[in-house]
Amino acid sequence: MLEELKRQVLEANLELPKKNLVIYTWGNVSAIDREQGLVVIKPSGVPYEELRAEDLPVVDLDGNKVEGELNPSSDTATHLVLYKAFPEIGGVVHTHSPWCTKWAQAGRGISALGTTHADYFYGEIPCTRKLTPLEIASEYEKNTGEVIVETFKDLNPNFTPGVIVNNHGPFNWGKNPLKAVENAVIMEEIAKLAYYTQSLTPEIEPIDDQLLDKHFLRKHGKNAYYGQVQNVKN
Ligand SMILES: O=C(CO)[C@@H](O)[C@H](O)COP(=O)(O)O
Repeated sequence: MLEELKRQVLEANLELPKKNLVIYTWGNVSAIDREQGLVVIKPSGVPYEELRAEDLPVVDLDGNKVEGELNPSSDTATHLVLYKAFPEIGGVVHTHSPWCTKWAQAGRGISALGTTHADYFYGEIPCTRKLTPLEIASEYEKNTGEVIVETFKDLNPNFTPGVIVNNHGPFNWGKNPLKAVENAVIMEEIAKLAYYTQSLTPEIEPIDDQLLDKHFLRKHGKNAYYGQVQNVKN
């Protein structure tokens, strides 16, 4: 079942240690088949070097396992909330990458301070509110997804393909699992740049809206023109 999607999910998961976003088993990537309403996701607690495409669990959008021996990622419920709320995404990634996790532990979003940020994220990368004790005690992973969706009530997830989850770490998404990982790699670099920029100039202001528009909109959306336009992806 879903052999090609499993191959893509394996490849995307293996990118995480290669790009220094994870150590040990600290992260997971999934992808969705929208027609069938099925999600392929990394199994929980399995080291990356032991992953095999044929072992990847398949779950439905209610979280029921429909194929595979191994337990799906402990973050599965968060991924499922995101697939249901953001209909255009095809892949989700969660890591504890060190620069984004610093912002998460500080409970801070990442302002758009320069064109490196603006090339990929249309404005601030938001940080969620903290979960309440009740939200942590009951359906924690589902509530993590819900608080992300709440944070995006006035934001376009295709133009801001990632979030900092307060006290926790980053989640990213994209049109497919490799694109989601690419967004995670870029967000990690942006988190590092922003940390040093704000250390140099603590009162720094975000870049002008005009510069933000110029850099983001030439690469994304219906009027994109950067590079070989047909290859530009959100
Ligand atoms: O946040 C956590 C654990 O606190 C997870 O993101 C793990 O880092 C990965 O969990 P599995 O996907 O292996 O269940």
